[in-house]
Amino acid sequence: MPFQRYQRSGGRLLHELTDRTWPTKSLVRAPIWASVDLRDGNQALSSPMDIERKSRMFELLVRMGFKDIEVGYPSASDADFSFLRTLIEQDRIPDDVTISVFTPAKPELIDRTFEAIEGADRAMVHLCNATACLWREVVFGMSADEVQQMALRSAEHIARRADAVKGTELRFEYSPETFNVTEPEFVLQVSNAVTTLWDASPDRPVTLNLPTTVETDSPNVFADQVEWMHRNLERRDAVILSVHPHNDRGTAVASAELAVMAGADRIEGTLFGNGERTGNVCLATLALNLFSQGVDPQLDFSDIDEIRSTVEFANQLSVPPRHPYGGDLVYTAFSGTHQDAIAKGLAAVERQAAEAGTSTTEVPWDVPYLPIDPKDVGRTYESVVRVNSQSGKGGVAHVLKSAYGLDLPRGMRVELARRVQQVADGDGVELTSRELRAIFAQMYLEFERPALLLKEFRLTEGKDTVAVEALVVDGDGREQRLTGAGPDVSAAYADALGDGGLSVEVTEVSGHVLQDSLGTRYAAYARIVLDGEPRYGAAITGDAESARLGAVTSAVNRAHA
Ligand SMILES: CC(=O)SCCNC(=O)CCNC(=O)[C@H](O)C(C)(C)COP(=O)(O)OP(=O)(O)OC[C@H]1O[C@@H](n2cnc3c(N)ncnc32)[C@H](O)[C@@H]1OP(=O)(O)O
Ligand SMILES: CC(C)C(=O)C(=O)O
Ligand SMILES: [Mg+2]
Repeated sequence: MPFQRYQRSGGRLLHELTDRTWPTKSLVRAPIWASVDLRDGNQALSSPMDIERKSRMFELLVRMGFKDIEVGYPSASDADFSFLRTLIEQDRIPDDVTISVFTPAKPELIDRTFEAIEGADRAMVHLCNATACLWREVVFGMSADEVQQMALRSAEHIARRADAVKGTELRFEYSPETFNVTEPEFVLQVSNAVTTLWDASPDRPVTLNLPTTVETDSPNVFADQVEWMHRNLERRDAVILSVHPHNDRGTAVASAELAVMAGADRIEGTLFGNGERTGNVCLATLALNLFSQGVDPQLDFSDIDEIRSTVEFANQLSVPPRHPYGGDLVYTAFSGTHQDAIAKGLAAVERQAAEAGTSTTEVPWDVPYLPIDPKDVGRTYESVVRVNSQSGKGGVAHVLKSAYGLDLPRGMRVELARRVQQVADGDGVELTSRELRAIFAQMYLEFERPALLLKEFRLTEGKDTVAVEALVVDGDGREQRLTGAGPDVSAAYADALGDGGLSVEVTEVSGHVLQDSLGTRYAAYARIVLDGEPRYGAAITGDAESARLGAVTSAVNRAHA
């Protein structure tokens, strides 16, 4: 690999800013969120959004609670211009939302931008030009001073146009594009010059947006750059300090989080991180990271699947299955030990809620391997644990319990999981809850040629004992009437089976009510020792007694299966 072709970038402040404060800060409140899905996200699509796709995205952003929405680059295309006109003319911008429109530093494009926002109640005009040396020399063919003059001429043009606008509350944003690779003193000088020209004041602040247009350095370097700007900016109280991370190194989320610790007030990004190359920073990840730490994210992600499907429709790009918080597989555990831990954690939360006499949403969330409760973003528990050849008893038991209400005893879980693993290994695929239920039924409920069939029984309750009279049929179709007695029904039945020549000891019986599509039934599970060998059996019937006897019968049949 020709690594010598590449040079270190940025990072100068890393050696100079020795008294940085951001490492000791933490995130305690949500920043101002600004969505750039409709501009930066849109400009990165092979098929940019039409009006229908833009509308669906805009309405979603409004519903989620975004107050700051960049709706497009209206001087660049008719689609962006028309969309903006539609929003304004159809009065579709809520009173608490400010739309923002992007313009490069070109007078004719600035004029067209002002035409586009005519009649809006509020709008932010966003001016941008690159400031870094490579762009100055290669893209513009200008000196640093000429680039600063280009920014100032455009800022002045915008201020002049704004003075002539009636009835629209106007705000300004300036982005020194390529901020992260620009000499700090130069970018500070241009930023101060623009905010001064726009006369930024605390009651009419200017948004200064610092992009990592192409992310080049580790997030600590960006944090130093932001802290240095935060400390050295003139009119800091009249500036909303914003950041706009891209994800070229895959660290946009970390860059944004550290930037807020370093003094940024606002973050520009997109839902699920669509954007040029590797994307803009993902606002869903940032907001839900805060949520998972007990901080109000100020955005509504309670139906993340609906958000995702609208974003996928608008962008015509799919969200990968492992994408934080929103991917298909992010609340799913396949591996046995994770499934076991999740099932135990969920049960502990339920127990804690029951003990406190409250609902599970009222007790702290503390479940191994799940940073947030999937239900809080509209996902279900059923999708949490899925079973394949990597799964163990915990996962199998969890799926049968959550999907079918079957609460198997531990030993039976082990036996069933062994069989499930054989099937999963053989097929090499994931098993659905239906398939698991079918394996359970094949093992314990359905016997093609049962060695023992309990046809009828009658119980007589004594003071300390129960007596049973049972009509059973053996594997050859022979009927036998047996009697027995014991401290409970299953012991009495074992005693009766002994009467018929079967030496059965019942060592464990459990059961529970089962509510399913067939109504209220009873499930029972039994462990017996037959001819010195332990066996498990189960039965599901209309009442507790027949289920318990059925479970013992099933265990006998397992011995002959
Ligand atoms: C980092 C960002 O995301 S910035 C936003 C980028 N977004 C987009 O580019 C999407 C929409 N863009 C477009 O539709 C087109 O590029 C247009 C309509 C804006 C301009 O098209 P054209 O006039 O054909 O120019 P083209 O895109 O080929 O080249 C860009 C020109 O603008 C200049 N330029 C680039 N950025 C800026 C800027 N911020 N301000 C002023 N001029 C700029 C370039 O130097 C180049 O100038 P040149 O023609 O003198 O060499
Ligand atoms: C326009 C600016 C903010 C931008 O999108 C970038 O630099 O990435
Ligand atoms: Mg960008």
